[in-house]
Amino acid sequence: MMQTGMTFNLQRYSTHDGPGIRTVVFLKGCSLACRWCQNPESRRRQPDLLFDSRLCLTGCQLCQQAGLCLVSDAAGQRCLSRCEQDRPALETLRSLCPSGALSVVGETQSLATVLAQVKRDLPFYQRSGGGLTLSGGEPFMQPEFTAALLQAAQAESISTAVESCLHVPWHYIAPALPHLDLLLADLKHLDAEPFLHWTGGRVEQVLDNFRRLKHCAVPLIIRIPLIPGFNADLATLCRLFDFIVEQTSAREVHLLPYHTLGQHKYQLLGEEYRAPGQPLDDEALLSQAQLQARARGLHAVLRGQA
Ligand SMILES: C[S@@+](CC[C@H](N)C(=O)[O-])C[C@H]1O[C@@H](n2cnc3c(N)ncnc32)[C@H](O)[C@@H]1O
Ligand code: SF4
Ligand code: SF4
Repeated sequence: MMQTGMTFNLQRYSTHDGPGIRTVVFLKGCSLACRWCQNPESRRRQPDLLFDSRLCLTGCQLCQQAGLCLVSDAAGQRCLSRCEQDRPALETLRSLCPSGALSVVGETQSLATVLAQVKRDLPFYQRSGGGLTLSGGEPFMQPEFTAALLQAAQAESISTAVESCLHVPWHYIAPALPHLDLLLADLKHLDAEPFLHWTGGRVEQVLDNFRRLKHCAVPLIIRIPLIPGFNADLATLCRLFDFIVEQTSAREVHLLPYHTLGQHKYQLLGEEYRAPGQPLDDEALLSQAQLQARARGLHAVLRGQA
């Protein structure tokens, strides 16, 4: 049977998602809804509709004729109706809008199609020590496709990596592990209440997966997004470092200061942004956190620098 997956982006020449030069394939669907997520269009497993009112040619009416309802928000700006019944099947809108104001994000692709795109940069991977990275969304939420794509890439001598929040059942992760050269996994918090409030998920599932991974051979790098009001304080970060040292196999940690680069996409989706309005701007905290991680024997990387 032909394997298919739901992707929403493919990014070539990335240098931030594992070693060397990489192609990042973004898979749609996530089991968390982090308030700060830079890719809110990745969360739903189905395609999403984005609307940019600044690009809309108001007189054209093509989308209304196809059955889409545009309404006015409190500021008088045109926006998508939140009512799903006011939307036609998204496939009818995919290439309808002449100005690019409407875009449909997410498409079903065969494994062969994705692999062919990844293979275009084989010479770069070989020279730089790079390869394929699966991100999202949450790659392990499409477990069969993820495992099969990693296996197919390795069969082409392409090194593989996955970026994951680990908020999935263990049996979604395990089949991919034999085909994985590097796992980049987020550790966001240790406590159930703030984790639930900020992400909508169950922290124990994540922590349990970290403990299980300790007995697996796959190399692990842990990433911590530093989010003001959630985990960006030294006491919380030190507890995370202690957990990493005591309960995981990772000895490298990447600190990711909160940014707001994805904020505008919430508006395009017609959703409210519920994370802080300003990026993290606390150099003292970042350098203290790096020192504390190092004091525990961790290789701590901040903005690509150890
Ligand atoms: C979009 S996620 C996709 C992979 C997976 N779902 C995860 O959370 O690890 C990729 C990385 O971006 C980070 N990230 C997402 N939003 C961010 C933000 N606003 N500021 C800093 N890092 C962010 C995540 O913590 C994660 O390490
Ligand atoms: S089809 Fe595009 S440009 Fe035309 S009204 Fe709809 S959103 Fe605006
Ligand atoms: S787990 Fe990753 S993709 Fe999912 S909502 Fe959080 S940051 Fe976004």
